[in-house]
Amino acid sequence: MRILVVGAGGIGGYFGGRLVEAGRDVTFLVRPGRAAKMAATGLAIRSPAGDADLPASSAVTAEGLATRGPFDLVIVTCKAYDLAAAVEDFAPAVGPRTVVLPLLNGLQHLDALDARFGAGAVFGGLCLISSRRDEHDRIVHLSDVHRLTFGARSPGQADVVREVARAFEGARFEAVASDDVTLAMWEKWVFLATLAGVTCLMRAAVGDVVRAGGTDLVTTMLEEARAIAEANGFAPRAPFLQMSRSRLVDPDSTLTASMLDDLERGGPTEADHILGDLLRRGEPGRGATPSPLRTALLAIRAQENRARR
Ligand SMILES: NC(=O)C1=CN([C@@H]2O[C@H](COP(=O)(O)OP(=O)(O)OC[C@H]3O[C@@H](n4cnc5c(N)ncnc54)[C@H](OP(=O)(O)O)[C@@H]3O)[C@@H](O)[C@H]2O)C=CC1
Ligand SMILES: CC(C)(CO)C(=O)C(=O)O
Repeated sequence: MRILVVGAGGIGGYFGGRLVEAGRDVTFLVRPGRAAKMAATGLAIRSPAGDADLPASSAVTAEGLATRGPFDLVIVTCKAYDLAAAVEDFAPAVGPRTVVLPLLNGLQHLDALDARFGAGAVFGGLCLISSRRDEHDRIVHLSDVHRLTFGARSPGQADVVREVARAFEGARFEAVASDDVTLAMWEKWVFLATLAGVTCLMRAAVGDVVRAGGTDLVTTMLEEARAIAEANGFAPRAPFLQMSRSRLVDPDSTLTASMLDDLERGGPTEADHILGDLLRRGEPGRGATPSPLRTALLAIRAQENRARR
């Protein structure tokens, strides 16, 4: 299976690198700056699951992709705010039998991918991991969780799910083929919207907020996000909610959302994709009230405006 990984940042570098390590046929689509660095230093992963130093593996820029023909699987790992440009860049790699597997947080990207490639070509996907690119361009995996969940969004995709599962077999991450990937994506979204909302609004880890007396803020945001998911027909399952609650109100937790890193760097964030889109899917009129999630969205937008200014 010829695999194209779009982006070699926190998650693309990690999961793509693990596939290279397992001997799969992987090409990275990267932008020129990253291409030069990868050519010079290869791809390094630092992880509690085991480090990897991969040689200058096959990386191409958009220009070089045109002659490569269609790939079997395209794993999309850019940020939501880069998606439109990335789609144009990787479109030449998508042929009539190509499967596109996005791992972005949220759900809005599915609309853009469906519109461009047809819903039949687009899988559902998400990942549970904390990985970042450090100042030496190494991929640093920050916990022992590295789960990639994927699955069919329509019955016609079931056979291909098995092929993709075989391609992931033996790679050093937990690959989960989900029977209800859209629900799994909603659940992750509910968790992440709460985590991003709380940690970006308070500019602190969840444990810091809880120890400051903010448990009610966390649980109110979680309930707001949960209710929107339920109103859209994707009520999170009880074990998932239990796990989310216990992680989000843990006074010792140093967990923050990757969105807080973006905010603190003064760069763009995925706030509109994660919080704005969720709120738009809430009950009509609800977005007009200053709910906790909306307050967080406004705080992040204001900081983005300030950084741009
Ligand atoms: N990091 C994490 O722990 C997790 C992240 N996620 C989600 O995964 C997605 C990606 O996040 P993350 O990996 O952290 O982001 P990063 O910023 O670390 O990586 C994104 C990569 O995409 C690249 N990229 C952007 N546009 C293009 C393009 N046109 N062609 C090729 N490459 C491109 C960027 O390139 P360049 O280097 O040139 O900027 C960058 O290397 C987000 O939706 C995030 O919410 C989900 C779970 C956990
Ligand atoms: C919640 C977490 C850390 C898990 O993967 C994440 O997706 C993010 O911070 O972007």
